[in-house]
Amino acid sequence: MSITIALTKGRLEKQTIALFEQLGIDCTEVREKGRKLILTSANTDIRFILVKAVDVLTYVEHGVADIGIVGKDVLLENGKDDYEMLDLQFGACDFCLASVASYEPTSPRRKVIATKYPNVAANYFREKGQDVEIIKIEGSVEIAPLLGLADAIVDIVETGETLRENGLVIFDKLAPISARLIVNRTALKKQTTPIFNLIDQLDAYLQQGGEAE
Ligand SMILES: Nc1ncnc2c1ncn2[C@@H]1O[C@H](COP(=O)(O)OP(=O)(O)OP(=O)(O)O)[C@@H](O)[C@H]1O
Ligand SMILES: O=P(O)(O)OC[C@H]1O[C@H](OP(=O)(O)OP(=O)(O)O)[C@H](O)[C@@H]1O
Repeated sequence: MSITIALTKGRLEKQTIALFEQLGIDCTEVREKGRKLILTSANTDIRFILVKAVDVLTYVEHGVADIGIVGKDVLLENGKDDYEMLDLQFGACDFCLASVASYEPTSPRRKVIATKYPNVAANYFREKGQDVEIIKIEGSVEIAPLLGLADAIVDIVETGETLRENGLVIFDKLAPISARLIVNRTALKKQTTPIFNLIDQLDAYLQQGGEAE
C-alpha cells in the first residue's frame, strides 16, 4: 500500500523535499516536476501531491492524502491543530501584531485590524477582551495601516524586512509558526506501521539536529 503525502506549494516546498531526501526518500520527480502535480518517489511507495496550503488540509481531511505538510499558520487559522503529529522546524516565522509606531494597543477605542488570518486575529483579541473590527486582506497587508484602512495588522513576520521597509513595528508576538506534519486519522489506523516509521525517522533526524536545507 502506498502513502500519499500532500505538500504545500511555494515557500515550504524546497525544504520539505530536502528533508525527505535526508531520509533517503527519492524526490527527483518532485524537484524536476515541471507542471506535473502528482509525483512518485522512485525508491519508496510514497506518492506526492503538490497543492496550496489550505488544500493540504482538505486532501488530508478527506483521506485522499494520508499525510500533509503545512504551516502552523494554516492549522491555527482553520482550527485543525488536532491533525498535527510533528513540528518539522523549518519555515519558522511568527504571527505578529504590527502597526505604525504611534499605534496605541491599549487605548479603549475600537480598533480596525487588517489580516490574511481573520480567525487567528479574532481569537487573539477575544482573549484580550477587546472588541475589534477585522478586515480580511489577501496580501501586502503591511500597507493597510499606512493608507488608513486599518489601525494595525496581524500578519506573518519572518525576517522583519517587510515591516522595516514599510515603517511598521511589532507590538506583540501571537504565536510561533513552522511547518508541521499532519496525518489523517483513518490512514493512521490502516497504515500504522509505515506512517509511524516515517514520523519516527523524521523525528530522529530532527532530534539529532538535522535540518532541511
Ligand atoms: N515570510 C513568510 N511569509 C509567509 N509565509 C511564510 C513565511 N515564511 C514561512 N512561511 C510559511 O510558508 C507557508 C506557505 O507560504 P506561501 O507564501 O508559499 O503560500 P501562501 O501563504 O499560500 O501564499 P500565496 O497565496 O501567495 O500562494 C505559510 O503558510 C507559512 O507557514
Ligand atoms: O518578515 P519578512 O521576511 O519580510 O516576511 C514577511 C512577509 O512575507 C509574507 O508576505 P508574502 O511575501 O507571502 O506576500 P503577500 O503580502 O502577498 O502575502 C508576509 O505576509 C509578510 O508580508
